Amino acid sequence: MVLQKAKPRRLLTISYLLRRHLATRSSPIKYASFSEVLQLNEKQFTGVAFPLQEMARYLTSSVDTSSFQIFNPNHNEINKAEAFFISTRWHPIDYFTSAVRMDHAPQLSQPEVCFLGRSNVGKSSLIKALFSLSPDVEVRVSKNPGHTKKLNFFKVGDLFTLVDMPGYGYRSPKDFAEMVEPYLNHRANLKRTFLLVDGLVGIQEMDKVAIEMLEEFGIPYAIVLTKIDKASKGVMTRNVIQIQDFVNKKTQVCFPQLFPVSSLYCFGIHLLRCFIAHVTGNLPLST
Ligand SMILES: Nc1nc2c(ncn2[C@@H]2O[C@H](COP(=O)(O)OP(=O)(O)OP(=O)(O)O)[C@@H](O)[C@H]2O)c(=O)[nH]1
Ligand SMILES: [Mg+2]
Repeated sequence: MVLQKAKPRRLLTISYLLRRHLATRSSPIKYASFSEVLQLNEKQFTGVAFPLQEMARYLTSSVDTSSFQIFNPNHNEINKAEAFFISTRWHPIDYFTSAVRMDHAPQLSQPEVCFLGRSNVGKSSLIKALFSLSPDVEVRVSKNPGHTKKLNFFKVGDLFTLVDMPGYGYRSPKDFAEMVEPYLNHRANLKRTFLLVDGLVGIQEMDKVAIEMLEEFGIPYAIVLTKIDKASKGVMTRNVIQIQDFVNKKTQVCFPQLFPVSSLYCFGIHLLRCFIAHVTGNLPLST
């Protein structure tokens, strides 16, 4: 019997099913779920769930840590927020579309948050970690800077949208400014911008340019410190003190509390899910 050649459409379906299968099979990140974090002892729990509070233990009393717990949800609120990041038939989470110009951006009325930062700082990885309880959602990350070339929209049911952006700096798309600035300035449903800063090196000159722009246009933003698993305690605390000081003295529209994260180990991810649910108006807090 002669086997018939598979039709291209069928091949596409097979490759799609295979990718889906592999995505579901890949082991979820340890501590992706808050219930796993709750099993840890107190010190480990604080390190994973509230990394900034854990760092406060290593700071001398001369450092002002008053802004470290401004956003301090309880366990119940963290659990509620987590449920929003789990894709179901009734609450599907998925990549929606991409845009290379503001006028190509989808008309969505639901609240939106976006992720901005230098190329390779970990924007796409952070979105992947936020969606780690929904492994079918495909978020592309790469060790090569300049990987994300478009504004990528991910819909979280009809509750809110996360927008992954190209990075600035090394190998950023040449039309970066024309793509990103109009989006930040004119997106009516944009509720918060997350500015990602590399936890190993702290705020760089290019980050200062981005901060100046956000400040000048009065776009509310919060600073996320990435890759904290890679930095030693000494480097981390130095960078935290430096950035916290910079935020207190030089910024007006920056949220005063930093969000340190590791997307590989899910440190700080539960708190960030909760903050996103809150700023998009989906989670009123008790305090
Ligand atoms: N150790 C560690 N590596 C990370 C973390 N987050 C991202 N990375 C790595 O950093 C590299 C860049 O990650 P991406 O998420 O693609 O970075 P990006 O900011 O989206 O980069 P562009 O799209 O090029 O702007 C990848 O090799 C990631 O595995 C983290 O929390 N810890
Ligand atoms: Mg990217």
